[in-house]
Parts: sequence; structure tokens; C-alpha cells
Amino acid sequence: MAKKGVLLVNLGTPDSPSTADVRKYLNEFLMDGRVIDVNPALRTVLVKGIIVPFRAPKSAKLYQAIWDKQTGSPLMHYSLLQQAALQQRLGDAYMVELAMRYQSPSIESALQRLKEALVSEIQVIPLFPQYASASTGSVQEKVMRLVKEWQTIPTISFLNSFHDNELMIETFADNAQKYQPETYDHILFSFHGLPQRQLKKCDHTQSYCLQVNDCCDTLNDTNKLCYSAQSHDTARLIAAKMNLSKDRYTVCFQSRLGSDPWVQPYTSEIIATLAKEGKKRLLVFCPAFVSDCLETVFEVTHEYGDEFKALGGEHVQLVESLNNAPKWIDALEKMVIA
Ligand SMILES: C=CC1=C(C)c2cc3[nH]c(cc4nc(cc5[nH]c(cc1n2)c(C)c5CCC(=O)O)C(CCC(=O)O)=C4C)c(C)c3C=C
Ligand SMILES: [Fe+2]
Ligand SMILES: [Fe+2]
Repeated sequence: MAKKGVLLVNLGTPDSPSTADVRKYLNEFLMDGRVIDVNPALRTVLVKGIIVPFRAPKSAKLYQAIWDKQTGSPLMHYSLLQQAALQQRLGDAYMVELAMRYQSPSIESALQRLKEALVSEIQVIPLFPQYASASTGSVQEKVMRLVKEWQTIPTISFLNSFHDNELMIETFADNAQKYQPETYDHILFSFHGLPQRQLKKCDHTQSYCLQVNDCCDTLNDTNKLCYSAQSHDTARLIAAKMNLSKDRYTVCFQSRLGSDPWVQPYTSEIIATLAKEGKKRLLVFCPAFVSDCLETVFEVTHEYGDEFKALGGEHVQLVESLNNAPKWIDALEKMVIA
């Protein structure tokens, strides 16, 4: 009997931490019109003329700092473990492929393997808990662009978000327990940032997101696919699971690029405020990622850790990502079989 195909897709990572490979990765990533959503001519000037030439050598150093001699990029390492664990759970009736939106393994090659295996259907699971056009939307578009060329197109389904997945929420909360959250002065839920204009473009009413006070405090029909609103919901659910009161945690957004406004508050500003208030120990979740990566391992532990200490703080502790935690693999299995 034909197998069912599952395609896990994460963002991507350079093939190696060399400046040349980081340049190649950043060029492909940032030339995506859903990531830098300005007109193509301006994007080319910004990316190829300004951002990549300046950023590639700096980013290469950051990647070198997190690159493991044996296992390479953490994002790739954990993605491969997730693929293998899910394949084992699902057994022979399924074929689980892993692809990266940028660089390798490409979505094209993974789809080709599924096509050659004559799978009866393909379930595409972009590995981003919260929907954003720049992440999930880009994966969906890429898959659709590729399969539109096929003569016979199998049943294809796309998961567009899983920000409130119960087992995912539990895994994040479980991962925090070994740090004894009650011993920390404050807890941060630090999500990857996004330009504000990308949030506004996702609001089909054009009158709700960032227009109404506290627009992310509840999820409703208008903002149900808003990245910021979904991020706040994920944080609320993890906080509820941990019995955290509202004054014990803050939702914030990291890794801003360029001078346009991004979703706020910015993690670095919150860290500075907390240091000024005399807080000494911070516990940080990064629930926009399902695997540890540059944004968690380096940005939180080193960059924010150093910033906090320079302002009088003592310790910033990252709660590791979902990685290959068995409960997270349960969550993936349920997404496929549901
Ligand atoms: C305009 C720029 C960017 C947008 C929009 C953006 C959205 C976005 N990104 C992720 C997930 C990841 N991003 C990662 C790295 C990364 N992101 C940007 C820029 C934008 N991201 C840059 C320039 C970089 C490279 C880092 C650097 O050079 O310093 C990563 C880590 C990859 C790794 O190999 O570890 C992830 C994961 C999401 C989910 C998202 C939309 C919400
Ligand atoms: Fe990013
Ligand atoms: Fe919103």
C-alpha cells in the first residue's frame, strides 16, 4: 500500500559557519519577498548591497560560536533528530522527510523523494508554532510553486500554526522545571521579532492589529493568524501551565533588523528595564522555535546575558527548546495522525 508522506520544514541554516556559506544562506533567506517585503529592486539593493556584505562576516562568527564539531548547526541537528524520531513513531505506513526553507536539504529535493516514493498524500508541517507570512507563509508558497509543475498532484495539506498545541505547551513548561522557576526574579517569553508592517498586512480588516489598544490580549476571528496575538497566546498558555501570575512574566520580541519599527516590546529594552528595577535572575523561554538555534543559544544566553550583567543583573537562563523531547515528538505524531 502507498505510504503517506509527511514533510517537516524548518527555516534553514548555513551549510557551514564559513563567511561564504553564511553569505549564501543570508542571500537566499533575505531575498525572499515574504521576509523583506519591499519592492524587488529595493530589496536587492538592501540585501546584496548593504545587509549581507556587512552582516555575513559578523554572523559567521556567531555561527562559529554555536557550531558543534560533531553535530554542526543546532537547528539542523535537532531537526534531523525530530525527523528520525517521528519516522520511528509513525512506522512504515509513513515516509517522513525533512526540508529547510533556505539552503539544504531543499524543499524541492524532499518533495522529489516523496514523489518518487509514490506517496498517497503529503502533509506539510512548517515547524513554526505561530503563523507569520515570513516563515509559515513562505514555506506554503514554496511548496505550492513547486507542486504546481507536477502532472499528478497528490492530496496536500498544510498546517498553518500550532501555537496552542497542548503537548507543546506542556513540553516548554516541563523543560523549565529543572531550573526551579520560582527561584528567578522574572520570566521572559522572548519571541522572534517581525516588522510591524507585516502584522498589519495580515489584518484583513486593516483596523484591528496595532490599531486597537491591547489588540493581542485575546484571540478572535480578526487576529487568529496574527503572529503577535498567537505569540501572546502561547505565552499565556505556558504561564497558566506553570501557575505564573501576570506580574511574574513579560512577552517580548528579539532580533530586530533595520530601522523600521518591529513588534514591541523589544527584549533588549525589557532586559534593561528589569536590570534597573534590581532584578538579578531571568529565566527566558523562546517559544517561536521548536529547536535551539542561533537565536536561542547565542542571542539569549550570550548577547542578552552580557547586556543584563553589564546593567547589574546576574544571570540569564535559557529554557532549552523542544528539540527531541519525547512529549514534543508525541505532539508531532498527533498532528500527523489527528
Ligand atoms: C527581515 C528579517 C527577518 C524576518 C522577517 C525574520 C522572521 C523570522 N525568522 C524566523 C526564524 C529564524 N530566524 C533565524 C535567523 C535570522 N533571522 C533573520 C532575519 C529575519 N527573520 C536573520 C538575519 C537571521 C540570521 C541571524 C544572523 O545573521 O544573525 C533563525 C536561526 C537560524 C539558525 O541557523 O540558527 C530562525 C530559526 C521566524 C520564525 C520568523 C518569523 C516569525
Ligand atoms: Fe529570522
Ligand atoms: Fe495583531
